[in-house]
Amino acid sequence: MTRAHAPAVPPVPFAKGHGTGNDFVILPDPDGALPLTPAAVAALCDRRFGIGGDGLLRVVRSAAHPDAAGHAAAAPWFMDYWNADGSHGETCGNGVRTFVRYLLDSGLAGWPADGPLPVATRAGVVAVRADGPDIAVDMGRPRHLGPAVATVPGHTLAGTVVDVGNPHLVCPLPPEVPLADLDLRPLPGYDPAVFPRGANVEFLAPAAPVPGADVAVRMRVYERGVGETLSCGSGACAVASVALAGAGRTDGVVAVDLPGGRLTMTLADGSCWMSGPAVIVATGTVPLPAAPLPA
Ligand SMILES: N[C@@H](CCC[C@H](N)C(=O)O)C(=O)O
Repeated sequence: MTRAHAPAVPPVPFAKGHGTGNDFVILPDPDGALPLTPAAVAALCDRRFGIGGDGLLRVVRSAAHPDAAGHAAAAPWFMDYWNADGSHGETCGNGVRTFVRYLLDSGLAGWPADGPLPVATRAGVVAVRADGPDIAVDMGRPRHLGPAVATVPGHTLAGTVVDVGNPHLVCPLPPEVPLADLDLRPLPGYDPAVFPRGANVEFLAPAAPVPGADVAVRMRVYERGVGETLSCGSGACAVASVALAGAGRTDGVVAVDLPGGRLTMTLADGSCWMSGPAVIVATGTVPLPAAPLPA
């Protein structure tokens, strides 16, 4: 069956980038003029029929977007983040780092001489800085909100509810459950009363010691609105915070190894700085998919 579509608007510029394999379609739209819809986002993020991505980052001036206009004085640029299914997430750690790489590469922004670069998100303004060749973002101190349980095929796992601006459920694995064996194809089960807006669900296991890190862990994640991804920055903040708590600490450096690479987390002084690579891999133009016409 074919679906009727309104005519697509003329091709628009895009870029494709990723942070530790968490990949994004990037749409520059400084004036907030693109008629972006959930259906268009899902079509662009489709890995077979679109460009493909875990999410989409619209690059828009804060002053030009109703969700960020209040931040315009503090942060000129707004990361309008969308999950691959067309839903919004409040924030995205790898997304912010990739967003800033795009701002730098495209010349839309440079590093301020006097401090970090502020970026507006739906969870507030975050500070971003260079870390050698990498990009680091302060996601703010994760808040632990109590215990909860996740279910995956064959396992019921105890965890901690963590707020990083977006919702997370972090489950340290018991020694008899190998991280690699978890089946993360279906959505993990959790109590919808605890997570009325859904949850990103992380699983962590110890890793071999890493020089310079107080704690080292491995993690996998099932992201809300996406599925299993190779990396999740806000999830790595939540995991680092829970891993430190498990070691009897609140502050320290945590090496988090994800399927897409390593993120280095530094928790101190009310901050959670997350550092790692962020790259732009392609640019081009794409017709913006139009919304299907009503049946
Ligand atoms: N991959 C992101 C998180 C993206 C948002 C998440 N799926 C949600 O819905 O909260 C990250 O790097 O933080």
